[in-house]
Amino acid sequence: MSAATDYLEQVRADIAKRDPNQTEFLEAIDNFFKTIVPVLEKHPEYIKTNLLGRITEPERGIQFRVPWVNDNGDVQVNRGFRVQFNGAIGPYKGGLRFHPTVNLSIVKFLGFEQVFKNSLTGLPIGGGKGGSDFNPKGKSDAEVMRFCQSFMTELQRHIGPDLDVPAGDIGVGGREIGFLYGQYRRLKGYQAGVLTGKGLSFGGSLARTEATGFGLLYYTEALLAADNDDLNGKKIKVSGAGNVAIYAIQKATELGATVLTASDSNGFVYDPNGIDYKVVQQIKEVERGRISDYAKRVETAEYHEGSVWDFDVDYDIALPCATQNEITGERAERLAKNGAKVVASGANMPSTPEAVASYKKHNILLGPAKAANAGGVAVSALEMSQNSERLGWTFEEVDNRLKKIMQNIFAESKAAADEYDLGKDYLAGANIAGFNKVADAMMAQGII
Ligand SMILES: NC(=O)C1=CN([C@@H]2O[C@H](COP(=O)(O)OP(=O)(O)OC[C@H]3O[C@@H](n4cnc5c(N)ncnc54)[C@H](O)[C@@H]3O)[C@@H](O)[C@H]2O)C=CC1
Ligand SMILES: O=C(O)CCC(=O)C(=O)O
Repeated sequence: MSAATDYLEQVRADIAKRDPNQTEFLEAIDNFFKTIVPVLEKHPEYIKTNLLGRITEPERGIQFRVPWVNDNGDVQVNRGFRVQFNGAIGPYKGGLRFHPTVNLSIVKFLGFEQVFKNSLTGLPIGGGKGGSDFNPKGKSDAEVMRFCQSFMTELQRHIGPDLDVPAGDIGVGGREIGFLYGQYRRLKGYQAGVLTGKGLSFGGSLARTEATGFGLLYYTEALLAADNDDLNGKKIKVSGAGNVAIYAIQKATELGATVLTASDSNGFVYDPNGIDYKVVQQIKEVERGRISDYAKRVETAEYHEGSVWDFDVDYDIALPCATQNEITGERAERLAKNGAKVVASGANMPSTPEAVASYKKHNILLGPAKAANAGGVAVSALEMSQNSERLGWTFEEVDNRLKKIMQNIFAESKAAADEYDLGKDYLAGANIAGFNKVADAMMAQGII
């Protein structure tokens, strides 16, 4: 045991003592701590100043009541959250998730990951995350609007273009951001830079909708290129059928791969000829329907209930784009048997610790979420830049910048892995590269 491992164990024990029930948050901490031991060995000053004790405690957290009235006139109450995790390198930045499972543990795990992801983008943004246990599924537009208006009535006190800039995540897309922005503007006046993912007619950026999915494929391309390989002819399993999945399917197909699957929380579709992202987009984004409808429209597709990761088919690359912990240890073993060689994470923390161990055992390359899915928040930061200069860039301009940012994230993660002799452990590389910048900023700013 080194001083570094002793220290990390102590910090971990203190966190678990304070918040024993925050299982997702503790999982994110464990994934992170496993990889930064060599950095602490090189920088004893981080131990001396209890940097890890500080970096794992959010700077601020807000929990609030969100009352609203449904279409039947019944009064509903949901819980709202915003965790401002770390502002050392810029205003807090990160999405809002509306899903019945949202609680403080989930918001904290997402906020913690966001700190290092945002640092990796190379842009001046701190990390935050928020959301509510409100479920937009099955609600009318009017109900979603009333909920968003009530949510923003409280949140507006805590956000601002130089303070904290929320965006979308699961259950929060263009419709929700529009309602949230409208209520903010009503209460505080025009401030385009207070939210990102806005509509194009009121300050949104071209390519933000596509950014996380496109960025995931640019990252995957860079990871394959390091092994003299590319996406052409590859077979890919995608999970999810939302914002990230749809544009991941589009870009993967454009780059010559065949995407075999897409899924939602009920089941998945399999099409050996390749999933058509436009059909998924129509069903999920326009009609707000179920992925099972895909098989009713595309003859070559089959619909199956259950998880896409429990379905056996030969493929090369897994792109989990649904939610946390969707790939368990058992599913990772199955993924290895099916011949997959790469897992690039569109979703946040989609692999359990057992799954990550299984990838290592089978020499499967892992593109970790904080690197592979950073394209969304990167383009959000570009949206903030455009809002500040009151200009809008072309799609090509934003897309080119996104591609460079993703290539750079891979290069920096690889360089950090090389520096510490970690081989192709790009999870450790991303954690270290993301951590370095936040650590430098915190050390320079005193005990904060
Ligand atoms: N939207 C963004 O810009 C970014 C999103 N992410 C992450 O990507 C993932 C997907 O987010 P979005 O596509 O934005 O959300 P979305 O709401 O557009 O789509 C989510 C998809 O995942 C499925 N899903 C949700 N919970 C599930 C569950 N328990 N089991 C199986 N499927 C489930 C839904 O049916 C839907 O198809 C999340 O982990 C999110 O945190 C990461 C970076 C940026
Ligand atoms: O665009 C953003 O600010 C946030 C995106 C996000 O929530 C994420 O990266 O997980």
